[in-house]
Amino acid sequence: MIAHLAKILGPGHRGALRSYLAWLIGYAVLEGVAMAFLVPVLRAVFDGDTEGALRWLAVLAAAVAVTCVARYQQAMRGFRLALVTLTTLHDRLGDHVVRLPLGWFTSEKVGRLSRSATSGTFMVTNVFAHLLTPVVSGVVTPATVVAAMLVFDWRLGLVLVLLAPLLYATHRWSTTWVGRAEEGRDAADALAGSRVVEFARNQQTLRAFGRGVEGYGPLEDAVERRSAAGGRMLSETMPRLLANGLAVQLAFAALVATGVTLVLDGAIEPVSLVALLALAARFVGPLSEAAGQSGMLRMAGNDLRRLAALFDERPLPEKAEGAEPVALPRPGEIEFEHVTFGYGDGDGDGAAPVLRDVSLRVPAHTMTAVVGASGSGKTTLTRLVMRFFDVGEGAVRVGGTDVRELPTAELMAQLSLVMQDVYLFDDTLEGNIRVGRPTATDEEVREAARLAGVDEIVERLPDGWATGVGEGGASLSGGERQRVSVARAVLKQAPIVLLDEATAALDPENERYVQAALRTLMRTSTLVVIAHKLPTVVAADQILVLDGGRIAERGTHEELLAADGRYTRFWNERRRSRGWRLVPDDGTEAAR
Ligand SMILES: Nc1ncnc2c1ncn2[C@@H]1O[C@H](COP(=O)(O)OP(=O)(O)OP(=O)(O)O)[C@@H](O)[C@H]1O
Repeated sequence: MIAHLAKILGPGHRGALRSYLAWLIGYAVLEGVAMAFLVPVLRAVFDGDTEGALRWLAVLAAAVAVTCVARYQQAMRGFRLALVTLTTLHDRLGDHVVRLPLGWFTSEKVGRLSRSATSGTFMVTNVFAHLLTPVVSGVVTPATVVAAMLVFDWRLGLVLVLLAPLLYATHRWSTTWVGRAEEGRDAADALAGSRVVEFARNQQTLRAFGRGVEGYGPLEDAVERRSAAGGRMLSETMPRLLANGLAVQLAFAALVATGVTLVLDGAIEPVSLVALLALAARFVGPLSEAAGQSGMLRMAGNDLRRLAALFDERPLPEKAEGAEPVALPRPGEIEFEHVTFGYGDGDGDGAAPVLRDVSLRVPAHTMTAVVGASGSGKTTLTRLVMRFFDVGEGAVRVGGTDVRELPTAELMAQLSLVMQDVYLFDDTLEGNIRVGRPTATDEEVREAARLAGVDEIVERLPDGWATGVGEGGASLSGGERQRVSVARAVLKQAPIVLLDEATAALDPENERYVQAALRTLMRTSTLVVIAHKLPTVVAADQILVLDGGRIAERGTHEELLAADGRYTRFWNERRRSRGWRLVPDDGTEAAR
C-alpha cells in the first residue's frame, strides 16, 4: 500500500511521505512507551511509595507530552499529504492520461478512470486523514507494549508473543475476504454503471425496438449482479470482521486467565498483576481499533491499487520535453514502410494483424483515396498516421520523420481529422469551429464556415452563431455535424488532412459542401480520404485498394480500371449498390 501511495503522490512528495511515516511510527512507539510507564506508577502507588509514584508520574507526563508532539506532527503531515492529493492528483492523472495511446480510451477504461478520479481520490485523502494512523498504531503500539511486558514479566510477555501470530492470522483472514468481496462489488458496480450509461444513451434505438418499457436485459442483469455482490460483501465480511474483533478480546481474556493462574500459584503479586493488566488493556485498545478499521483500509487498498495501476499504464514513448522541435524534411508527406499492425494489448504486436506489410507513399499536396471492403483496415491506416497506436513492425513517417520521433503536439499540428464519429463540444457553433485554430480571426472562422456550408446552417438557427450545439452536437444532424468538422479542418490549415467520407451522414446538399471543401483543402494540404464517393475516387492522384489488411492494388482510377482487377470488380459492385453515385461538379446527381 505504501508503494501505491508513493506512486500516486509522485516523486516530488516521496520525502514528505517518508517523513510522515517516520513520525507516525515514532508516535505509535511513544504511545506504547507512555503506556508502559503506567506500570511503575501503579506499582509505586500500590506499594505506598509516594515519592516513587510522583517521580514515575513525572516521567509518564514527559512521555505523554512527547507523544502529543509526535501525534501533532504526524497528523499535520497526514493532512498536508491529504491536501496535496486533493489539489494535485487530478492534474497528475490528467498529465498522465494525455500521454497514453488514444487507442487506450475504451469505454471500460474511461469508466475505470472516472471512478478512480472520484472515489479513488477520496480514498487516498481518507487514508492519510483517518485510516493509516489507527492501523499503524494498532500494530506498532501493541508491539511496543509486548516488548515492555517482556521486561516487566516475561511469562505474561510470552503469552502476548504467542498470541500475536494468531491475532495476525485472524486479521489477514478477515481482511483478505473483505478485499476479495470488495473487488467483486467494484467490478459489478463498474458494469452496472456502464450499462446505465448505455441504457440512457441508446434510448432511441431501444425504443425503436420496443425495449424502452419492458426493460433492458443487460441493465437488469447488471443491477441484479450488483445487488448480489453487495449482499455477498455484507454477508461474507461482517462475520469475519466480528470474528477479528472477538479474537482480540479472547487474547485479552487468555492473558487475564494466565495472570490469575500465576497469582494463585504465588508466582506474581496481585498488585503487580493489576498494574500489568492495566498495561495489557492498553494493548487491546489500539488493536481493537485497528481491527475495526482494517476492513475499510483493505477497501481503500484496492482503490489505491487501481489508481496506482493507472499510473502504470505505459504512455507512448515520446521525445523528452523541451527537446529541439523536429525540422521535418518533407512536410506534408506520409509514408508507411513495411507496416504490420494488430490490435491487442495496444502496442501493435498483439493479436492477428489487421494491416500486413503495408508500404505506401502519399506525396505532399496530393490526394490519396483509400477504398476497400468493410473491415479491410482503412480506418486503422489513418489511426496509425495519428499514432493512436505504435506499429508492431515497420515505420510510419509523417513529413519524412517517424511518428515515434515526433512529440504529440508536433504530430497533431501536422494533421486535421474529419472522421465519421464527429464529436462536437457543448459550445456554440463558432466555438466548435474555432477548436480548429483558437487564434484564428473572426473573419477566418466565418470563411471556413462558409466553405463548409456552416453559414447556411447558422441562418436557420434561432441564435445564429451563438446557438449552442448541445452535448456531442446533439442538436445538429449527422451531416451538419460533419460540415462543422470540415470547417474545423479548413480553419486549421494543417499540412495533412485525414478524412472519412461518412456515407450515412451525407445527403446531396451536405455532399456538395464537403466536395467543395475538399477542393479547397486540396490546394493547401495533402489529403488522405477513406472514399465512398465516386468524384473523390476519380479525382484522387492515387487510389489504394485495401483487401484483408494488404494493399491489393494501387494507381489512378484509369490505371486501375485498365488493369481490370479487384478495383474494377469493386467499382462495378459499388456502382450497382447505392454506395457510390455519379455526381458531376455542379453537385446535381446524374446517375446511381
Ligand atoms: N479498436 C479495435 N480493437 C480491435 N480490433 C479492431 C479495432 N478497430 C478495428 N478493429 C478490427 O480491425 C479490422 C479493420 O478495421 P477498420 O476499422 O480499420 O476497417 P475499415 O476498412 O475502416 O472498415 P469500415 O469501412 O467498416 O469502417 C476489423 O477486423 C476490425 O474488427
